[in-house]
Amino acid sequence: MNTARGLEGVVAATSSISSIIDDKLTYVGYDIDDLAENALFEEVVFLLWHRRLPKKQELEDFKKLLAENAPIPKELIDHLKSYPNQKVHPMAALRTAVSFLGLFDDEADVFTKEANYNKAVRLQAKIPTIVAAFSRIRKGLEPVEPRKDLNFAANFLYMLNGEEPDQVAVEAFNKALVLHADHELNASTFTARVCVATLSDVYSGVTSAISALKGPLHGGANEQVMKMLMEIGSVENVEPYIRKKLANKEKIMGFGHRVYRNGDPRAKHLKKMSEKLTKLTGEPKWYDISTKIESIVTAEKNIPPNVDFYSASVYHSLGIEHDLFTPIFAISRMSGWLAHILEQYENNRLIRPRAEYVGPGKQTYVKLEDRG
Ligand SMILES: CC(=O)SCCNC(=O)CCNC(=O)[C@H](O)C(C)(C)COP(=O)(O)OP(=O)(O)OC[C@H]1O[C@@H](n2cnc3c(N)ncnc32)[C@H](O)[C@@H]1OP(=O)(O)O
Ligand SMILES: O=C([O-])CC(=O)C(=O)O
Repeated sequence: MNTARGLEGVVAATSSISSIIDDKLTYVGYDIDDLAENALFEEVVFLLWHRRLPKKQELEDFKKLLAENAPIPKELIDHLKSYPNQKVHPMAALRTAVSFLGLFDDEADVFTKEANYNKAVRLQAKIPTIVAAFSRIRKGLEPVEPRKDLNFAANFLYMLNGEEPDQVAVEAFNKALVLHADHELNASTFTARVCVATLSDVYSGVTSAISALKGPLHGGANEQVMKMLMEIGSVENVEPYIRKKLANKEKIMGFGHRVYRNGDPRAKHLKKMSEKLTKLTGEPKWYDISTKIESIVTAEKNIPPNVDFYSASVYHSLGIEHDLFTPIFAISRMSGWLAHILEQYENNRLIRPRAEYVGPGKQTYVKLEDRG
């Protein structure tokens, strides 16, 4: 049997959503660099779900559809209030809340194309409301109702802080959402596809995906990057801290990638944003510490930063709590998960690989009373 550890290099599906070829990332054929510079997140969600860019009126209608679907049921708010909030990680809260939300969807187990699309709209629209509500509830504050006149990025920041964000913050957050929206068969997307390929429902698919994103080798890395930056604390401390980690063969969070070997094309955008935002907030040290880490890790190991590395100092500069970094990734990646779930349903076959057995050979069963 051929085994590829961690399924490295294995092509496990065909997809027309996003591609990584020669270290270039495209969504439906559009270069990520063009989308990052120009597109609204809602436009990218439409692109991923419809495989074409929306026309002007279509985008307006789609933005309206998402905004109208943003409120969450009162039962879910009460449910979030019932968590022992100070102890619960927001990704665990999100995983539970999204699953809980499915209980209130009359179409949860309706499998028509239309019902599945409607669920996708509801999930994409409501995920920022859930993350923001949880963040406020755990601080003893009431959730802020979503507004219909704000775009997706602005609405999330508004619901989080209770005040309208400035244009710089909205543009930066929108760009971060665009950059994280989809990434071919990454671990969480693959998880979603495996789940729904059993013909399980959309809510089950995204709940599984959130669970996979949570781990620090995947989406959970962005929170760990910020933890590392805080531990380092100053540019002078970078050298001893990183060299010690490398000497101990520890991984540096936010570096390395299974597919990109010569660099993640998303990282340069986040690096630029990090430089700008850390200066604007009067805390350039987070950018300076980050670039110093990058210079050591690339010189010593030739491993470049991934999407999670500079996103940490970007989100920190936007005043976002560090344990919300991965839920924010989930808000964006929800669009990709849903695109892949809908694509999987379109041309479904159960996903069931094989394992090469490496355990003991034939054994003789010994009755319990004779085992000593
Ligand atoms: C959105 C995302 O999911 S992006 C990835 C986010 N995850 C992280 O940032 C966590 C840190 N990075 C990693 O753990 C890895 O690079 C992964 C999980 C992303 C990719 O892993 P793999 O493709 O399995 O690479 P693997 O772990 O085999 O690494 C290959 C070699 O590079 C080294 N390496 C890889 N990443 C790192 C790192 N971040 N720091 C130090 N060394 C590293 C490994 O130790 C290994 O070295 P060796 O051959 O001497 O044993
Ligand atoms: O593709 C991967 O393995 C991880 C990643 O960068 C992402 O999910 O954005």
